Amino acid sequence: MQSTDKCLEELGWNEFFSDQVSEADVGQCRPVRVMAVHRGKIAVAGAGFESFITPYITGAEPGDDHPTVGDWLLIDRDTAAPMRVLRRMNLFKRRAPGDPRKEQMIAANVETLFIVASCNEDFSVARLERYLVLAREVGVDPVVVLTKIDLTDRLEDFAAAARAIQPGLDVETVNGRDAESAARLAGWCGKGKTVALLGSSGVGKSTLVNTLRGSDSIATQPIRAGDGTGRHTTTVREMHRLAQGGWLLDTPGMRELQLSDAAEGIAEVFDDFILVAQQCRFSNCAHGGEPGCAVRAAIAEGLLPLARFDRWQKLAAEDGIIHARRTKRPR
Ligand SMILES: Nc1nc2c(ncn2[C@@H]2O[C@H](COP(=O)(O)OP(=O)(O)OP(=O)(O)O)[C@@H](O)[C@H]2O)c(=O)[nH]1
Ligand SMILES: [Zn+2]
Repeated sequence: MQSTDKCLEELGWNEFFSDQVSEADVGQCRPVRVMAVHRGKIAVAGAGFESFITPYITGAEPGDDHPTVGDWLLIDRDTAAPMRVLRRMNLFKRRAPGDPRKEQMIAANVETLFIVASCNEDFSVARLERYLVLAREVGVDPVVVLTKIDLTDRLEDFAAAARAIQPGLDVETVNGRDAESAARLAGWCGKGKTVALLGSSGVGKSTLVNTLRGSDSIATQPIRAGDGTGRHTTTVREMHRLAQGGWLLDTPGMRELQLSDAAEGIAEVFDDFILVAQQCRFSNCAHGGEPGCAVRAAIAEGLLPLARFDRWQKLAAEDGIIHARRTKRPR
């Protein structure tokens, strides 16, 4: 199928999706994007088409994909019944609360992940690294967005700490309440582009969303005095239209995202350590004081930072524990 339909392109349609649609499909189905998920219903939009439809695909097996926010879906032209979820560019998911073996889908087909952190006592390199691992694992381009620059006189320190995490990492600094300042992010928010936000409570995600949308439709709450954190103010699960023509996915589930099976993401974000570890005498070196450990040697020589080593080990251990828990069979 040709990917020239303007209306679809504005919704994020591109060759990755059009390549999956045959001429026969086009005769019977229309592609639509899942704009919102409600209980038992999804809101979809296509070329000159908007509707609330059932999310259930007739004849789907239990293990089959079912639609989540951001998905592209083929629906029957006549009945609007969902026929098939198109293969995703990427998918955010999390372990289901209460059952670590089950997964819940959060959002699909995101081009850019804004990893939001504020320039105050809440700023944490460990947390940024964790979100970065997640971005690498999911396969979405990360941009670190540092907010509240109007409240600090140490902006360069915060920015330098973020940039030091990975060479080439995009780091932008904004006052989320100011449209001119937030315009730095416009490049990622253009027509048909989909972005998502990740960041802890109170860092200014909703504020940023409102500014980028050019409206004030998500309620923001004043920060709690004293502890530098805010309360959750976002409750809907949907795509928001941005003033620049892009789409923003801001769902509550994104906030509880945790690492799972993230070995590859960890290896990417900590590739400086992975590279040196290849020189360790033992291929399964745990870098805990074994003879011939290149990682320990590099730390001792001041070539690798000990604090970053500790964060790497902690993330790897956590991922290992989660992985073990997930793969353990129920008795
Ligand atoms: N001065 C200043 N205040 C900001 C900035 N960004 C956000 N705030 C304020 O910080 C508080 C928290 O912002 P929110 O946008 O609600 O934070 P959030 O990340 O969406 O929080 P949750 O919904 O709890 O996840 C609000 O009072 C905002 O007005 C900024 O860049 N500068
Ligand atoms: Zn070692």
